[in-house]
Amino acid sequence: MAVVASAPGKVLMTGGYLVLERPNAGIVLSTNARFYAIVKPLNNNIDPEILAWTYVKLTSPQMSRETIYKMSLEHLTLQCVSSRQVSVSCTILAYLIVSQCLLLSYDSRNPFVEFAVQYAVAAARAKFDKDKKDMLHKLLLQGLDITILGCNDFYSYRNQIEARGLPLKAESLASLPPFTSITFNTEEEKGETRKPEVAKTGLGSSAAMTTAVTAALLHYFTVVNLPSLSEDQHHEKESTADIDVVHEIAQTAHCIAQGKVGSGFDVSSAVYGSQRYVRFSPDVLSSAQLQDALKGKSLDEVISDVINGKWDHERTKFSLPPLMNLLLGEPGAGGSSTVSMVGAVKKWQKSEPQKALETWKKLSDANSALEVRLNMLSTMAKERWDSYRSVIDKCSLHKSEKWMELSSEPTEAEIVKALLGARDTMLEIRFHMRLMGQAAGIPIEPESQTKLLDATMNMEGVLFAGVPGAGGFDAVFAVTLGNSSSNVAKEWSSLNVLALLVREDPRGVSLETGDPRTK
Ligand SMILES: Nc1ncnc2c1ncn2[C@@H]1O[C@H](COP(=O)(O)OP(=O)(O)O)[C@@H](O)[C@H]1O
Ligand SMILES: C[C@@](O)(CCOP(=O)(O)OP(=O)(O)O)CC(=O)O
Repeated sequence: MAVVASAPGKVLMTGGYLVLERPNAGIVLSTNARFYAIVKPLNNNIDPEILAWTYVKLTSPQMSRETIYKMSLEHLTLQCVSSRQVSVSCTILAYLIVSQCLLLSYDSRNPFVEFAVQYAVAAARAKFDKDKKDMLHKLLLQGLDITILGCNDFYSYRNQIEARGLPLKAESLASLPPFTSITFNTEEEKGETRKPEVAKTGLGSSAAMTTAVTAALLHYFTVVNLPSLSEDQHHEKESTADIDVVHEIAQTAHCIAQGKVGSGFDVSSAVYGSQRYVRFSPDVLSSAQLQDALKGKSLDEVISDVINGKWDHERTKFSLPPLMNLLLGEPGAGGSSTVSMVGAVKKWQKSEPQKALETWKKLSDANSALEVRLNMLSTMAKERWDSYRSVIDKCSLHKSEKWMELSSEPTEAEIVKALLGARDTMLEIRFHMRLMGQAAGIPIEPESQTKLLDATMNMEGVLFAGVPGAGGFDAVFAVTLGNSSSNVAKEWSSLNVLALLVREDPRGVSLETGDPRTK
C-alpha cells in the first residue's frame, strides 16, 4: 500500500535574521503550496538471498529524473547505482525548450531526500523492539519506491510566461498543468557562470520536500500515525508526539543536507503549519553535525542523540486575523542567496556590535508589536464580529488614508485604529530592515522593492506589504483586506509584477488519501 504525505511551503512575515538567535521570534505563515511524497514497496517479491542491502528508487517527475540507490541495511549508507532522465511529455518539453538550461546537465543527487531516508530508517530502528525491527527489515527488503512532487507555486514560471507571450497574470499561472516541469536559472556572478539553480519563488521547497519524505517514510514504517488534512490540527493539542518525531528527523536531515544550521522556521512550519516560532538551540544537532564532519559515530548513535536531545524550539499558534489574505507577487526572476546575506549580517554584527544591537532591539520590539496588534485584531473579530466585518468590508475598497473617515461608531473606530497601528508597525519594521541592509552592505529591501512595497501599501484594501524572510529580490508579500486581492493583483500586473496563486493555509504536515496527480 502506498503512503502519501504532504507538507506546506512558508512565508516568514517577520523575524528575518533575528530568528536565527534565541529568544527572538519569527511569525511564519504556512501556505496552500504543498510538497507531496509517495512511498511504496519497490518490489513485492523479497529475494531471501539479498539480506545485506536493498534498493531505493527516487523519482522526481518535475525534474524528469529517476535515481536508484543501493542501501546497506547495516550502515544505511546510500550508493547511487543509476540516474537517468525519464521521458518527458510534449507540454513539459515545451517548457524545457524555453528554459535557460536543460536539466540533463544538472547534478543528479538529492541530499535532502537521501538524508531523510537514512535518518527515518535509523529512527525506526531506534524506536522499535525486536518484533517490529523484524517487520521493518522485511519492509526494507522490498525496497523503497519514493516519488516527490512540489506544487507549481514553489517554482517560478515567470520566464516561461513571458517567453510564451502570455499576460503576466495569475490566470496564466493557473493555466499551467499541475506539477509542471521545473526550470533552472543560470546566473552570472563577476563574469563567471554559477551552478544552475532551480527557479524558485522562495516558499521553502527543500524544507517541505524533506518534511514530506520524512513523514511519509515514518508513517510507512508505522513509527508515527500522521494526521489527515481534514483533522483539526491544533498546535496546542495535547499530543503532538508523533509529529514531534517527524520534526526532529526532518530538521536534522535538512540541516545536514544543507550543510548549515539555519533557524529552522521553514521545517517547523512545514511540520506544524503557521506559527510564532523561536528557534531550537543549535547544540541539539551537534552529534549529527559531528557525524557528518568526522564520520565518527554510527547513524544509530546519532539518531538516539537526536531523538533524546533537548528540542527547545517554541511554537505558538498564530494565523492572520479573519478576512485578511496573504498575497505574493513576483517582481522579477528572483535570485538572492540567503546564505551570503546571512553571512554579511553576521559580519556586520561583529564589526559594529553596539549599532547592530540597537537595530536588532528596535526590530525585535517592532516585530513583537506587530504580533500583538494582529492578535488584538483577531480578538476584536471574535468579540465584535459585526463591527469587524463591516470595517474590513469598507476598508477593503479604499486606500488607508481614508479608513478613519469610514468608521461610523466607536467600536469601528477602535478597529480602524488597530489596523492603522499594524500598518505603522510594518513601516517601522521595513525601515529598520532597510537600515540593517545598508549597514551590512546587502539588499535586504533594495530600492526597487521599496518602490513596489510603497506603491502596494498605497493600493485600496492593502493592510501592509513587505519582503519575506531574508529579503532581497524574491517575491514580496502583501496582507490584504476582504476581497481586495484581485484588485491588487491587477495593479501589480500593470507594474510588471506577477501575482502568485498561493494563499495562507495554517495546516502542517498530513497524510493524503492518494496520489495528488489523480485528484
Ligand atoms: N520537485 C523537486 N524535485 C527534486 N528536488 C527538488 C524539487 N524541488 C526542490 N528541490 C530541491 O530543493 C532545492 C531548493 O531548496 P531551497 O533552497 O530550500 O529553496 P526555497 O527557496 O524554495 O527555500 C533545489 O535546489 C532542489 O535541490
Ligand atoms: C535570514 C533568515 O532568518 C530567514 C531566511 O528566510 P527565507 O524565507 O528567505 O529563506 P530561504 O528559503 O532560505 O531563502 C535565515 C533563517 O532564519 O534561517
